[in-house]
Amino acid sequence: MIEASDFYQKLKTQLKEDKPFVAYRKPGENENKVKAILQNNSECFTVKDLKESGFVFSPFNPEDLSYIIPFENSEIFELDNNSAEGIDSDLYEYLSSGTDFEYMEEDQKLHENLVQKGIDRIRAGDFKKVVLARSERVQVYDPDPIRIFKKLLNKYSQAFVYLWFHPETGCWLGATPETLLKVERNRFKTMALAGTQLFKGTEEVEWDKKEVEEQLFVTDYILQSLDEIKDIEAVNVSKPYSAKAGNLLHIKTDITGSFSGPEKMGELIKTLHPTPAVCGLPKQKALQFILENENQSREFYSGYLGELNMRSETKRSSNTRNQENQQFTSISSKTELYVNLRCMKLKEGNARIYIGGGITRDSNAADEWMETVNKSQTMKAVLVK
Ligand SMILES: C=C(O[C@@H]1C=C(C(=O)O)C=C[C@H]1O)C(=O)O
Repeated sequence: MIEASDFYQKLKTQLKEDKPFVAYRKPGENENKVKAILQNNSECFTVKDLKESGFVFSPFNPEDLSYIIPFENSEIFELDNNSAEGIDSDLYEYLSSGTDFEYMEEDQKLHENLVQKGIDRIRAGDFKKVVLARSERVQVYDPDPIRIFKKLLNKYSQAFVYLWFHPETGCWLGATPETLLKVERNRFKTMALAGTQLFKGTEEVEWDKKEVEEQLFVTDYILQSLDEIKDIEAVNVSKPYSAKAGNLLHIKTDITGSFSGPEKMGELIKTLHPTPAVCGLPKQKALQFILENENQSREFYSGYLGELNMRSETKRSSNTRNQENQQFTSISSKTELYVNLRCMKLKEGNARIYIGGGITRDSNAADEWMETVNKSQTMKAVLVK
């Protein structure tokens, strides 16, 4: 088992040598492990057919290149017992201490105009939903990516927290609440996540019609897409419920099912990404609107990242009497992909934070601005002193 200081030293060396790596922790209590995948050369690997095996980093625009750190070209380290301290208490204080938004007047105007344009196009019948995003440059108090990563780990135990570096993409960090797809053997899991309000101490909250409808669009789209893929079976859908993510609450529906064989997975990923949680409905029209109208390129924000076709070994003990205590190992392939939200790109001592929100016909531009301000706190909370 590796010591924490050696673990982080390895990341530092990798950064200095300009070689690709990723460090991450999965959400949940049983996932108290920080993993690092360090590419052992400087080659640039990209994804061709999603049959590759490695850690992928995919952009929002499905036409753009997806990068991968292949497992076979890497060293993998795991750090145990990372202290996942309680989250959010100081974040909540930070939020209520009142932030000065005045300097963002220009940004606000720009974003509200964009949102209004989206609303107008929805009301004109061009599409039903579009997710519109902006980016914000934040001067960073301490620009060391490894220290920021540690802060994210401490703050957000329920998120997928990562630090990704690649010479072709630069340095990205995030703490995302959203799973794109998990696959193990022939079982898969995904989720519909949308609708946002500030967390004020309880998950027992009311949701207004606009948020409920916006989230339902996502669930319906996912179910319809699954329906269109041959050989997908036994789809289970949970009731929508409130789920906490940092200082926010979202509406979430869990969706699980199975398919005939692993070759379906690539098709499933391509159908799901980008979901209406980050793009809109119908997908192509919303995507086109985003690409033509947003005031920045999203790059990897609202793309996806995670383990693709990772071989995993499960040790099981046999209970048969005459084979007492016998263990056998079954090997399977696992995929675990997350949507790249609540993220930032670090560059020359500055962070660029990306934030967006879903727009429907009942949206209000000023409220949507506030929603992005609230969402930006997830990253800002680890950048301020
Ligand atoms: C687009 C973002 O988040 C997505 C949009 C949400 C919304 O519109 O309410 C909620 C959760 C995410 O699916 C983001 O965080 O930038």
